[in-house]
Amino acid sequence: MSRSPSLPDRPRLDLDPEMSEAERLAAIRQHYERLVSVNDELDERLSEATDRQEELREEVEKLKRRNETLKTSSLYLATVEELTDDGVVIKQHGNNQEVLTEASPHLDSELEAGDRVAINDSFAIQQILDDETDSRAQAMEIDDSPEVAYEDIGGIDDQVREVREAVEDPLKSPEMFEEVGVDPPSGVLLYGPPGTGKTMLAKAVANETDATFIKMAGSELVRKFIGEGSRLVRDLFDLAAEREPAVIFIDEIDAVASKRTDSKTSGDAEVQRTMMQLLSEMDGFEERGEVRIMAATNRFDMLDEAILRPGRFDRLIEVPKPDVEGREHILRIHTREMNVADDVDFGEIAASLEDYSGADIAALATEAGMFAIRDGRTEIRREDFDDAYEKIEDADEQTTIPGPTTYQY
Ligand SMILES: Nc1ncnc2c1ncn2[C@@H]1O[C@H](COP(=O)(O)OP(=O)(O)OP(=O)(O)O)[C@@H](O)[C@H]1O
Repeated sequence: MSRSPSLPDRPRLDLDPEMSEAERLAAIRQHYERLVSVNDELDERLSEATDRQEELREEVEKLKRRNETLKTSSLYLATVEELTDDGVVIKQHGNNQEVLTEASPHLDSELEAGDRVAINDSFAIQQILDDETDSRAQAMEIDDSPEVAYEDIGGIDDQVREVREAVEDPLKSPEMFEEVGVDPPSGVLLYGPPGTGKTMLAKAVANETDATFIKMAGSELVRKFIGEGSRLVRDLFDLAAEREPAVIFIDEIDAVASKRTDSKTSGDAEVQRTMMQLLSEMDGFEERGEVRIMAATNRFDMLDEAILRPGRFDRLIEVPKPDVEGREHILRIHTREMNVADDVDFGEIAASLEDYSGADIAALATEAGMFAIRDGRTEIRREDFDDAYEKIEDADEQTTIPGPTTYQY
């Protein structure tokens, strides 16, 4: 705020007793003229201040009115798609219509593509919603461009091919399916032990198709309050429709889609409601555009068959632990960026890793690197892999950190 200029000095009247009558009169007259001029100056300042006060009052009134309109009129939700020279392209939630619009001047510099915003009746952007406002973001992991590529996944080539056929092809060339006259699978269920690359597969296919990856853990859907779980399911599908093309990935789907138990506790009823909502979203799924749905479970045996019916999760892909060749491939992937001595025989190491999952092999590679660092070396040797193996096996016995997992499913 600028400071106002200092006030004029107060004029002083100096009368010398030596002065003649005429001189005194002249001095008094001069003093009077100075007083008048200071007075004029002060008057002018006062009138300027009054004008400014009036201006500020008008501004306050304007802001108050705007605030009232913001508070009373309903605003609609939209997502910023693109900032162009001609304005801001937004996509409305609900009807998915794209609109070219503008933002209030005070928001202009802050807007970014991907922001959730509130718009008024004439589509003008009124507010940027922060993540707190977006409660959905808290339960979901949203990744506009996941970094996993197919080359990062080892030992499950058949599964990669099947996922590409079932998810990537319908997203990339829907017209092929139309022309041939077959419906692409509605949902793809990946099942198998933990740490075998199910999440990686879903991320890689989203990456390949430039789709937004939206992950929700089934356990997140099991909520305390009635209706919360089914609301989240609705939100999940709405969000995917807003962000299409999108890949929805529900991990641990068994948490909401287990076989019905006989117990009639209210918690079970709530889980049932959440599952029913999931089924109804999947049944009305066709009109949702470029959205594919994938899910994963380690407990295939627990699943309620209702979710496996045609039109729901109708493509089942088993993702097992890797065989010896797969293990070698995964080991090579995870040591790609590491400085490994030339004489390390990955085939031999892989042969000793019976029952290791991809995640176990990733942990082994990192651990081997740590042993080299602890030894003050920058090159990883065979002995580091042996030490890492021993450490993981020991830990597995004591179950302090998860080692290779033997899993029944
Ligand atoms: N087939 C694989 N190829 C390469 N790395 C793998 C593979 N499987 C697992 N990994 C490694 O293990 C990590 C965890 O894998 P991922 O999350 O995909 O497993 P998941 O099958 O989804 O496990 P969960 O059932 O526990 O969710 C990956 O980030 C990767 O480092």
